Amino acid sequence: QREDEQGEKTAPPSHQLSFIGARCCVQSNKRCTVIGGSGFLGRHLVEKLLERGYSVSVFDIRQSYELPGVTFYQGDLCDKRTLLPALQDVSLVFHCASPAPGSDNRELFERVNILGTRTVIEACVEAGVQKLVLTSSASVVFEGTDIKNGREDLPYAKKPIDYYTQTKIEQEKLVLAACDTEKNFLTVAIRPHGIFGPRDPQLVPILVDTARRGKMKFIIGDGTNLVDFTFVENVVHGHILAAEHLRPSSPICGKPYHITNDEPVRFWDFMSEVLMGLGYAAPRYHLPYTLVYGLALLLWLLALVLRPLVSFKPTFTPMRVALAGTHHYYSCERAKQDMGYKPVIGLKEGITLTVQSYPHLRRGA
Ligand SMILES: NC(=O)c1ccc[n+]([C@@H]2O[C@H](COP(=O)([O-])OP(=O)(O)OC[C@H]3O[C@@H](n4cnc5c(N)ncnc54)[C@H](O)[C@@H]3O)[C@@H](O)[C@H]2O)c1
Ligand SMILES: CC(C)CCC[C@@H](C)[C@H]1CC[C@H]2C3=C(CC[C@]12C)[C@@]1(C)CC[C@H](O)[C@@H](C(=O)O)[C@@H]1CC3
Repeated sequence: QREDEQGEKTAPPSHQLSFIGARCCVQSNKRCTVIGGSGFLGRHLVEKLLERGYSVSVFDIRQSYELPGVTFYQGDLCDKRTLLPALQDVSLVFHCASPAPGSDNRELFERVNILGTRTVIEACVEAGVQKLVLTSSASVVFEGTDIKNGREDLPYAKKPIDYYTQTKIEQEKLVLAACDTEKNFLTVAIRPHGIFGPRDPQLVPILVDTARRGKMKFIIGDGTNLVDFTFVENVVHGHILAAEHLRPSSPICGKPYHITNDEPVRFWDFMSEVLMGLGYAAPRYHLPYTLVYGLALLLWLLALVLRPLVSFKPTFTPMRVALAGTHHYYSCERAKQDMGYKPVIGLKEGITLTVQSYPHLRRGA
């Protein structure tokens, strides 16, 4: 392999041109694979990459859609043999696969987020991939207490609030530690927070489901806590900027970056706006935070003890209550400085686009 003017390895001339669907002449450094590309964020990322002239492959345990020009590889990322073919002749990999945060399955989180990420790194190195962009989470520093304008130098949570967070911390550490400029394997981690937008499978659907069951009448705490919610297109923008700034001399190598809408909003104002936009009533009655958190903890313990006999999933988990009743917003100054990040869609517009995209979740639909 040769090096281009940015110090990036380029594939031999026979690989420099490729015909993908109707597009042609895709440079080898614009060939990428999105691991987790069937998911909410992954699919938005795939669509934007195609728009920007990248040639895209998707590796995922499931195939949720078809798109002209996208090659799908189906498999478990923990299995290197199935993963390797999806990384051939690719210079850039985005890793945004993870089990759903709502699951309480410790074994699954450890296997996919920790062992699986180790496998992803090994496979990338083996296949000669030069850049790995990880989707981490701002929650890696969240312990259930207030974070106001948190910067990336906050320590990782010592007492992660759930298995999802615990394994996202280990995953991020693995990816950042693997950054090796000597070997020209460069890594970076993007830490989004509260992603929302069209096709989101959790935030809006869970909110609407809770409202339909008559449980969205209460505000947890005094309702003034500020939070970041990030429109999916801004998260995608942050990922692509990171990939395009990742070069051996760049300050972003081996570092984490918060990517948010940079518009902290009251948690309950955001929830109310989405609910009212879809025709539901906004929550009105206040409940003390400590009471609701205590109850959620009790329910979680009960669910754990009774698991062998009955299985039930409480709506108000300790994690959700903590997120609903505390401040958690983050500074994206570092992303602005190092890669010129600026949100492309404002919060208000993001909420409108999101609400419009869920006609089937409207009240009475
Ligand atoms: N949604 C949010 O608010 C949010 C916020 C911060 C960070 N993140 C991170 O963003 C990433 C994407 O999240 P999302 O909301 O799009 O989730 P998602 O569930 O929609 O997508 C995850 C994808 O990973 C795939 N996957 C899971 N296990 C796999 C395995 N073993 N092998 C291959 N593929 C597998 C799933 O099939 C799915 O398509 C995750 O890493 C998540 O931790 C999400
Ligand atoms: C039942 C109500 C009290 C709340 C209903 C809405 C919640 C389902 C969402 C509100 C904030 C969301 C959120 C996540 C999941 C869905 C909510 C709890 C994450 C935990 C998903 C995983 C991400 O990595 C977290 C992040 O750091 O961005 C999310 C934080 C916000």
